[in-house]
Amino acid sequence: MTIAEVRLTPVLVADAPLLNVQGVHQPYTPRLVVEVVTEDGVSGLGETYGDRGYLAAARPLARTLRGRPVTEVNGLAGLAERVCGGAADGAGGGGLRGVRTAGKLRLSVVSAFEVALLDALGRTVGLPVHALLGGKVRDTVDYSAYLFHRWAGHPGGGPVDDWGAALDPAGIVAQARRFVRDHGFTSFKLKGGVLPPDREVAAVRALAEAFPGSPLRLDPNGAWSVETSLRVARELAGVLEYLEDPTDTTERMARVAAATEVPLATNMCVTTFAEIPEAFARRAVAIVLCDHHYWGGLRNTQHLAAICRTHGVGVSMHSNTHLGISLAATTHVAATLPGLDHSCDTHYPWLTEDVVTERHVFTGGALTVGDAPGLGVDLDRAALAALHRRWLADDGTLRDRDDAAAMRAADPGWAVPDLPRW
Ligand SMILES: O=C([O-])C(=O)C[C@H](O)[C@@H](O)C(=O)[O-]
Ligand SMILES: [Mg+2]
Repeated sequence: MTIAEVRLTPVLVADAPLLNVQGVHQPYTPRLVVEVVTEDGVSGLGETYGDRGYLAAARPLARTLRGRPVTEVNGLAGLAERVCGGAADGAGGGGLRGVRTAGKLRLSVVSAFEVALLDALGRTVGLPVHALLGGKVRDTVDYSAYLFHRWAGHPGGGPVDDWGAALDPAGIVAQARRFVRDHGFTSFKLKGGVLPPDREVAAVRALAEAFPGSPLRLDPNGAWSVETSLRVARELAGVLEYLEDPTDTTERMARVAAATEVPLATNMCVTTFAEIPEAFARRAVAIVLCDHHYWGGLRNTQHLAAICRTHGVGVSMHSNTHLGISLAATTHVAATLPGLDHSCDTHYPWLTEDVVTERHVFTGGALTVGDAPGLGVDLDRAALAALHRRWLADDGTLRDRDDAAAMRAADPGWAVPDLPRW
């Protein structure tokens, strides 16, 4: 069970022209695949954000792990603190990922190594990752359809898909119907912050009409003022399951939360343990959307869930563009959380490329929690090599996710809007 080798493979993955408050998704998005190989030849897989800062922090950690046992999961964060350096830059993603600290960047790297160690350990002892985390409490994990306003194609060229544009309520409902047809989703999240709030309210109303009784969320990534957030909350009261990051600081979220019955969720103002005390004391959020990358892995996700339970705060899962390795990891940890009352986010259905040999398949909007050893996914080495070649061939333009830069291909004067935008 000794680690003989750690392989880091940065990749660029085709993405769709999805719009958000910052701009538009780049045609290709960076991810980092981590593979830990033991002296017995067992491989474990992990995955995290791939922007340059994560890669720079991952390299020394990978070197340090050689010769250590795969069971040293609890020591990873301390090791990373010693060897990864204290840089917070190169984290990519603009303002979409909440606070940007060196510690959070490090934990995002640690998460990939933690998952890879658990995968290798599970494969060695013949147990699924959820069993290593204490065992599953459900056999399936529900996911929600992640709807976006979008263009038909990337403004500067890039991969083409057959979704077409969705820039009004009818387009969003059509997109949702395709998600239901292809994956069976029964709840829907609309990415907001793109169009003036009234038009996004209209899209949510159209969804409510098309899918009566289905849980609906709206997430403008902090684009609105307190007043706008409260107006939207009034207009969509009784329609929304929750409103996600309507405004952009704990202080403003607390003011909104105090004046509406609509529950507020976040993956922006609570993304680290350090942000919990103030946010929970001020009752700023009712649901924390965990992203196991930000929080430092699957065991920290369980710790977060326990803290949320203690404070009567709900928990669910956030997603950024990710591959099948991270989707497997999310599914394993989600299966172990007793209080998971909301379906998890995933960008996965938008992806046309993956590095695992078999794509995940949603049935009724859910994934089955596998019992195969480890994560239960295998690396498609040819696919990984092809996506890595794309990363090598890039001149550096796409190696950090920058939705505002991608937007400038359509609108040369575009800058990330000052928040609140509306
Ligand atoms: O729930 C969220 O805030 C996200 O998923 C953040 C993402 O970066 C999303 O806005 C996106 O990919 O455009
Ligand atoms: Mg969000």
